Amino acid sequence: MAGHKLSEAELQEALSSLPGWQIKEGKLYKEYKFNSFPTALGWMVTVGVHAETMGHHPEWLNVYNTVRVNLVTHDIDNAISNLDVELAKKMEELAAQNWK
Ligand SMILES: C[C@H](O)[C@H](O)[C@H]1CNC2=NC(N)=NC(=O)C2=N1
Repeated sequence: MAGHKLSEAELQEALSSLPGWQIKEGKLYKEYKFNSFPTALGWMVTVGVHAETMGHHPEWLNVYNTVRVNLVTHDIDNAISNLDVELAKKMEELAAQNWK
């Protein structure tokens, strides 16, 4: 499922409900800081299981307790899609639940 490219208005609306997220180099970006490496890794595993069920996967970099996330949709020419927003919302929900 490719999702659809968001209009500028849709993107701004999505950003208003995603605290700490921004557009950086054309990607939906956030830096998460967790309490510890195991906490960061646990969140990544849970997010990863969800990403796999969505068929939509993050670009991310983990260094100790920091995870930098970049979301973009490769299937539609690296545009930001509704699927990137859906995944970002899931990341927020999971970070708020257990690991902050
Ligand atoms: C066939 C498979 O579902 C696609 O290649 C999916 C996999 N995961 C993906 N993840 C992301 N971020 N963008 C995609 O376009 C994408 N495509």
